[in-house]
Amino acid sequence: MDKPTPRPHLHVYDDGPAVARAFADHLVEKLRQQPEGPLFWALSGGSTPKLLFKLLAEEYGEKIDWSRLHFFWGDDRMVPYNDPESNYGEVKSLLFDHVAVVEDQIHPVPTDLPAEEAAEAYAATITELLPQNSDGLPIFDINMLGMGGDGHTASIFPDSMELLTDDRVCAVAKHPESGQLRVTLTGPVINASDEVVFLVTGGSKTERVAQILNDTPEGEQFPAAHIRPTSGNLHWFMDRDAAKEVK
Ligand SMILES: O=C(O)[C@H](O)[C@@H](O)[C@H](O)[C@H](O)COP(=O)(O)O
Repeated sequence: MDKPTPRPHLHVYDDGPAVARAFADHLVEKLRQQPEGPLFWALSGGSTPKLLFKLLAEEYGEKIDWSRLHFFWGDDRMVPYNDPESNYGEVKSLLFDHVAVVEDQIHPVPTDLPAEEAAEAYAATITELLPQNSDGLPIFDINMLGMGGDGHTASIFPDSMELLTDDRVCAVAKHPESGQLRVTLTGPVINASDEVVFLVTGGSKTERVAQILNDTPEGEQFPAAHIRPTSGNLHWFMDRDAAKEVK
């Protein structure tokens, strides 16, 4: 029989900047609790992470031992790194250019390759560098995620639910409206993370968040509802607007 899934830990703050600050403090605390060794962090795109990267650069340059952090992406768009759509490019300009990160520990999706090759190459990099669980899946220490208004997370969209059970580490995804190609971690890899943290803000997410976190049957059609790490360490950091209808 399956073990019952533990409830996610819900954290609600006033607004986006407060959510970003709470995550930054969470990261500091995590590094304090695990005082040695690398911390493998999967980053995401999205509006709240943008606030987070800026805040980290402005106020956490000295509070974090950057040499312990190894950076990966839960998903990225198949565009050059200097394109405004690049999740890596965004973190570079907002954060990496301003703090003492170790260049060799930054691992963006190789978006100069054709999409399928990029997904395979990225999976190989992750498999080589990360510790693995007993199922051979890589273990991220923190997997930071957003949720789109359509319930997608990373680049797993509602029209590609099969990526939630795909047995590869990474796969190619297509944005359902724009057709933009992306590389994304698959569901089993996200769920093998030691900790998953959603950052979700804004009134446009209220209904979706409630459907998912109130365990409604409709919630099940959204990829974000299927992120339930086996570690049980699932956190949703939200602002008041996003969390308004959570019971
Ligand atoms: O690159 C991406 O598109 C993301 O990684 C994506 O999954 C994002 O996190 C959500 O779309 C939420 O984005 P917002 O926080 O901007 O709503």
